Amino acid sequence: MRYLRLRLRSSILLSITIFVIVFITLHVLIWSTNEFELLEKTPESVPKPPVAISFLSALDQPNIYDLKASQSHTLNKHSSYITSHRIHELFQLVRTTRNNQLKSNSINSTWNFGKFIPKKVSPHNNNTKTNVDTADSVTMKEKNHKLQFNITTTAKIMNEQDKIQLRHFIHYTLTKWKADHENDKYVNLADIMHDGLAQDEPELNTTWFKYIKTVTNSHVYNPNTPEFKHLLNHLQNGKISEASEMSQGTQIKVILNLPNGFQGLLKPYRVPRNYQTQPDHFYFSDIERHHAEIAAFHVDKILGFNRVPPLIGRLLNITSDLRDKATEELAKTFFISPANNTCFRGHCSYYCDTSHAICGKPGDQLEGSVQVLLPRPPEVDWQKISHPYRRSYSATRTAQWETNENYCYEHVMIDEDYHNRLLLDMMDLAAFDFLIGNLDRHHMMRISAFGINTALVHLDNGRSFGRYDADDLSILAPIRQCCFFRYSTFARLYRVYNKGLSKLVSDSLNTTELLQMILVNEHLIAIDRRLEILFSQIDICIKTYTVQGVMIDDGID
Ligand SMILES: Nc1ncnc2c1ncn2[C@@H]1O[C@H](COP(=O)(O)OP(=O)(O)OP(=O)(O)O)[C@@H](O)[C@H]1O
Ligand SMILES: [Mn+2]
Repeated sequence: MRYLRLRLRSSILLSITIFVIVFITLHVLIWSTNEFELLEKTPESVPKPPVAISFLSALDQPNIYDLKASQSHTLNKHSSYITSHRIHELFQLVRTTRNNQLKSNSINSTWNFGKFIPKKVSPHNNNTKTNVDTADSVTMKEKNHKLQFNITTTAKIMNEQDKIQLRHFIHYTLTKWKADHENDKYVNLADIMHDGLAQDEPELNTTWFKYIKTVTNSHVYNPNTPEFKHLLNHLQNGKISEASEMSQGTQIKVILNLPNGFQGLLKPYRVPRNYQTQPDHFYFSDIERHHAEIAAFHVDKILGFNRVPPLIGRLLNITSDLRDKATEELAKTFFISPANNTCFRGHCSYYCDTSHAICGKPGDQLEGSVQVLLPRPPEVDWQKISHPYRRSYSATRTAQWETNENYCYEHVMIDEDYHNRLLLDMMDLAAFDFLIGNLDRHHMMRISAFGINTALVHLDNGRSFGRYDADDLSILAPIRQCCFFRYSTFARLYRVYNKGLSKLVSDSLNTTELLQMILVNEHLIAIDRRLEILFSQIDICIKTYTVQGVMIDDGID
């Protein structure tokens, strides 16, 4: 009996022990999984990128319903690259030194700039690296015969002392440029074209004439004028009388003839808003995005550059707006797809085949960006400048600037073409391109009919906003290697930073853009993040060369 009681007691004890062990194990297990989940949810953890859409499946997305293709993932807050305290401090530093620029007497009188002008080896002529754009189709191949600089000899003789002198020389030369040009009057396009226009339209008070009166050597529109609003309204609602293909460029673009002499450049919908550049696709085979053109216009406007020709998103009817109005050449490329949609493929070197056709979906509806087409040659001359920091456009070659940190000294600062506003215009463009993630800036365009004191026109942003989960620091190479920046641009960036860049951009899109959700949230987060990175790059330059050594007031606002 006693034995039995003992066995009973010990088995109860054993079951209690087993129960306790099982309970503890289970508890530990559950607790640790919770911990994992908690960890995943903490803001500090590495954010998971939203589900990206592959190129091929992107083509299958119904176009105007593509917003639904965007899953509502939100990237967690990133860790900061520069503190906001430091950005405010930088602004104070920059502001207090604005009127205290480097004096030209910092240049050593025995130092000779001429020794750095390399021997120019040109097999053809004495053309500069710039050329006047013609209406010919331009391919990815270098069209102009860019002069070859014999940089190996230059690189050998450019020592640290020379670099310091060269920096002083740039300050001197831009200060002189400012003095020579600060009283320049703004020139507008209507005045330049006046005689030609008067022949065609004796009555010059047309809406087109009024708009091109607002296109000046400093900007391509004035956002505070009724002409700007009229222009957007025209692009949005103007009845299309003809649709023809634009021969320039490598991807499909359709010129739309609109009322009152306006022409619009249509880039049609191709991929959903959250389609990301495929990891194995180079920038030069990336497809153009109409929403990137639209978003880039808004970012440029918010930054106060006003250098992107105005454009809007428009919902077209592929049959009545395009096929019925198409020129014979374009009309030939229309067909009805197996799904009974109207499609066309156009003629161009990238994505103009039946498997990449542009289709009305659903029904006849097609989204696109429509940009005002500014007057071109032969009416108005443009200058197409090969970008010194252009990429190689090759899967196997790298560009010189990618491997030579002295590239700016050896190729840009010694080049007389950059001893004017172009140098800082190029820095503005690098800042803009970095924010919008544009790797495709192979050329810089400006209206040469305005003369030398003319801003770049920020054309062709269709390959921007390709990634939101990564920032390509190489776009900042001109700023990183040259370490020059325009005072007025810095001040505007700071103002925008204080108000919140993404907020300003999304407000601007929401108030003037009919197409919805042009930038998905992830892209908005990315532009704020990039603005901080841009400030941190400027901060590094300032720490290396001082505020006066980096910031230049060339008189351009
Ligand atoms: N809004 C505009 N006003 C005047 N000219 C324009 C405009 N947009 C484009 N162009 C002209 O058409 C050319 C081609 O346009 P764009 O660069 O947008 O096309 P693309 O297919 O991206 O070209 P590329 O493949 O060469 O980069 C420009 O270089 C410019 O000469
Ligand atoms: Mn392009």
